[in-house]
Amino acid sequence: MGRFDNLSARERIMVALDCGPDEARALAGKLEGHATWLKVGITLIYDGGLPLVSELRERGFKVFVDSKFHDIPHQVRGAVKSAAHSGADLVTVHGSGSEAMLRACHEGAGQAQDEYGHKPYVIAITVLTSMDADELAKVGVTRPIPEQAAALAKLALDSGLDGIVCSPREAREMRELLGPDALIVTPGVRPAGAALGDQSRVATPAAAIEAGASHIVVGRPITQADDPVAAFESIVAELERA
Ligand SMILES: O=C(O)c1cc(=O)[nH]c(=O)n1[C@@H]1O[C@H](COP(=O)(O)O)[C@@H](O)[C@H]1O
Repeated sequence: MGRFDNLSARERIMVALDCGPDEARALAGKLEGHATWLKVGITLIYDGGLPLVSELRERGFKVFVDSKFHDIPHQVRGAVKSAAHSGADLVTVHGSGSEAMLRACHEGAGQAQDEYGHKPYVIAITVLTSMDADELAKVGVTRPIPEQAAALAKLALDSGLDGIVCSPREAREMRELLGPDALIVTPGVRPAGAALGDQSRVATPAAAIEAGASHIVVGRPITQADDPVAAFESIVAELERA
């Protein structure tokens, strides 16, 4: 039995608030009482959205700070600690940034626990869900995407991280590789018939969870819907039916 096996459907959905702070607050207001996790990413953070991290936590949400750190070990160690101080429950780092960098992120989370009594999950991005094999080759990685994702996932867990971000298409292999307790977070999730936008390696919410994801990230299909709560609830219903 893995540590995320008993989550309810609504605890598995992370809603990406990729917008400005006013819109993010309005969406959070609508999703209160429905969603568990909200994701604060770089569009929101660099538009004055950092205070929302503690604000959303105070309103009872769990906050995924999608920081996507990728820097020298000294910097990321401090950055993870700082994000924890801001109230992040989960932060991301690029898995390709080296073993030393991943270990430093793990250390930063430990230091946050010691100093602030709050330790966020730290998870590593493997291969962005917007990328296909051609895009990956252009940045010098010619092995197949599943192999690259598996190598980075193993490095992340061996460096002390809590889990990974990958496409739902790789989730089954990742679950087999990483075992029952790893956080496996899959963006690139689209309800049947929804627009793909810039996503490339996608699956439906139910298929992602069935393949082994512990959580799914959904942005535009919820946030740009005429009725975001109805869109959220229809994904909950889809997961509960599966
Ligand atoms: O780290 C992420 O959350 C992430 C990793 C990845 O490989 N692909 C990816 O789309 N994301 C994030 O997941 C969200 C997807 O949003 P939508 O495509 O609107 O559902 C965005 O906030 C992305 O930043």
